[in-house]
Amino acid sequence: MKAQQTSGIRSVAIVGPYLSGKTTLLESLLWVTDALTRKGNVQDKNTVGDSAPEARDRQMSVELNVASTTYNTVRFTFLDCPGSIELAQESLNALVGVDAVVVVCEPVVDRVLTLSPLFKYLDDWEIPHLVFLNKMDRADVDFMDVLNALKTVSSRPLVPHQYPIGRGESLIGFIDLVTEQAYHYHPGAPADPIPFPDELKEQEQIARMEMLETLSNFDDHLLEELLEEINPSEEEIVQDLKLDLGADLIVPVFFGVADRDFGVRPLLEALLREAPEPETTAERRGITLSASTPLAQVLKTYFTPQGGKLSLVRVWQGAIADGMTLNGIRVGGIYELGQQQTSLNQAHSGQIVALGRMESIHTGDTLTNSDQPCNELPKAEQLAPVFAVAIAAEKRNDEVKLTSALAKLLDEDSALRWEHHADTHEIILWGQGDIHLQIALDRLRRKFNLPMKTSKPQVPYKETVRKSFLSHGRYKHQTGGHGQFGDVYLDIKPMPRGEGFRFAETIVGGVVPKQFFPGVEMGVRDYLAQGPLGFPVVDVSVTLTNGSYHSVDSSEQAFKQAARIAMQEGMMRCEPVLLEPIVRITVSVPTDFTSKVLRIVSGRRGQILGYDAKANWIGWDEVVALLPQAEMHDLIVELRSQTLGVGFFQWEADHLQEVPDKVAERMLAASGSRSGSGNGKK
Ligand SMILES: Nc1nc2c(ncn2[C@@H]2O[C@H](COP(=O)(O)OP(=O)(O)OP(=O)(O)O)[C@@H](O)[C@H]2O)c(=O)[nH]1
Repeated sequence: MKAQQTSGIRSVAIVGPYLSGKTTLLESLLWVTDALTRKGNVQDKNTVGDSAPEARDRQMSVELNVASTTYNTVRFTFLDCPGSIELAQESLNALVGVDAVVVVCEPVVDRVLTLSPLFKYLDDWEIPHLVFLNKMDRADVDFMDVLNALKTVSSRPLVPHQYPIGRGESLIGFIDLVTEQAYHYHPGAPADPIPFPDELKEQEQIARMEMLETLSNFDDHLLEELLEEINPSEEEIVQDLKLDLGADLIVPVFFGVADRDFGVRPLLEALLREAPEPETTAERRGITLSASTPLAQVLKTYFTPQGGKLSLVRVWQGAIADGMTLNGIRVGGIYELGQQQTSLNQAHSGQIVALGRMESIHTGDTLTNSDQPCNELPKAEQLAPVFAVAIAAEKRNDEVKLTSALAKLLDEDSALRWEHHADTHEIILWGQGDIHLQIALDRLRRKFNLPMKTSKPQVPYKETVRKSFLSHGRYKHQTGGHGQFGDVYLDIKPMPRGEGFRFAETIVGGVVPKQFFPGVEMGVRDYLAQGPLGFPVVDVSVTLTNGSYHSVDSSEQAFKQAARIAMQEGMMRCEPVLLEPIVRITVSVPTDFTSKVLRIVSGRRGQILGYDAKANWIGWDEVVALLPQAEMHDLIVELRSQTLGVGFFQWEADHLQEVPDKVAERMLAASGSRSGSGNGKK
């Protein structure tokens, strides 16, 4: 590894669809800049990225990986983001803190749609980004066809920066569209300049013109030159590319074969010359660089295997020194993460570094040492959880450790949520999909020594009654000394949906003395916690209308028992029915998939409320529907499998609704044991 002087900083995120080659590209970027003595690859599990055991096991990135290298006196920090759609939150959190983004994708026309949500996010945040079409060795496609397909999913114009020489296995090099110099790739070495291949002149000219015309939309001088058929200078084109990329007006397109280092140096060269400097990025975010007050934002939180907390931050303004107090917490170490973890005394604006021991600080937080309250920097959008499992510690003794371990787990991964369900008493872990939750559970096991059992979460069914009934319950017990006596008439009545429970009494003449009313209500409430079908009872009113007592033997306890007996007898006569929670879902998909979504939702007993174009999403629809929660468990799995992985939904609890008789019969038959334990069967 060479020690090099640096005169500048750039932070670049590498993002893109699952397995498009991001970690391989990072390895190659490090390799060609001499930051590695030996190049690793994903199959051999020895890349700089994906070093976590959860990543090595799966041969996929499971969290943000950081690596730094120096190229031509500029210190580059690369953030390699996981590509799995279930881990998208990691990318969203990181993207808000970089100067530029390399979108790595495969040159497959049919799959460009998978980039649509990513481009949308980058454009909403106006984050400068360029495209690297990787695995060009695999695809026997026309470069311009891929480019045209990409245009359909980007609101910013795509600009070819290179033109390929050859295709697929026969790709041998490229033409730089700025200089019109042709190059021949060499494995493990920089590409060589070669004479221009005349047979490509026409296609190259079309691609170059496309680049120049797009740039001229933002530069009148260039437009004039083009109209007068003057060939613009290299400096002018590079200047425009830099200005327009920095302002997120254009998306330059590069290509290559990352695992053979093809096209990686030109990409680096472009990042060096055309990616915005940290000052430009900060200004565009409205941050005053002249101010010396330190200002930083947390992009990611890690817990080391030893349990230490590291907060990866982008320093936006001023300098952070070790030992400084930020947000009331003392910085316990500053580190450059990557191939090695290097301790630093200070970090300056533009750098991405990890701060130690920022215990109560979370991903997305804005940090400062100012006494004045500072404006929070905007945080990345939080994805709504869409998939859940119920978890329980394998070893009972571990239950006490679980809450604090879950807090750390959620600190590391802001897309996770957990809850202790009040009805089912299960601990539910929510996330973005099965793989996401499996990774989280692996971490619980490995980092916190907490092996967990999992199951499908129970649906929090409720029950109610269809009919009214006046029920009588008498409790009489003689055990030597004092006896027990209580006697009640309870009028059980259905109430409208959502009314819950109401207890009343209409006792006249003191036939049940006042002091026993609480006992009656307690008996009723106790019973309703688990009705005849085995679930909590709601939307009923119970009125104590009559009864009798014994001056010596009656007690609150005896009336409680009498009320339970009356409820047990009465509820069965009131036609109990199951109620299921209904959620309101909003599904978002590209319009091509709308009809599929309608089918999926209907097939899951959903009721479509309507669909329309999704606001501010060109070419996307939004379907709104009511869906039984029981049908939501694996909805995201089916939705993704039917929509190239891009469909997503949000949901909220809406109301309870009677389960259709046929479904209820099936359900109760399947869970016979549960209903068997209900009050009705006792
Ligand atoms: N043929 C070919 N294969 C490649 C190329 N680049 C990467 N690969 C292979 O593609 C697979 C995925 O590569 P990764 O680098 O792990 O992809 P990734 O995008 O980091 O994966 P995730 O972060 O999990 O989404 C590996 O088997 C690589 O060896 C390439 O240019 N050509």
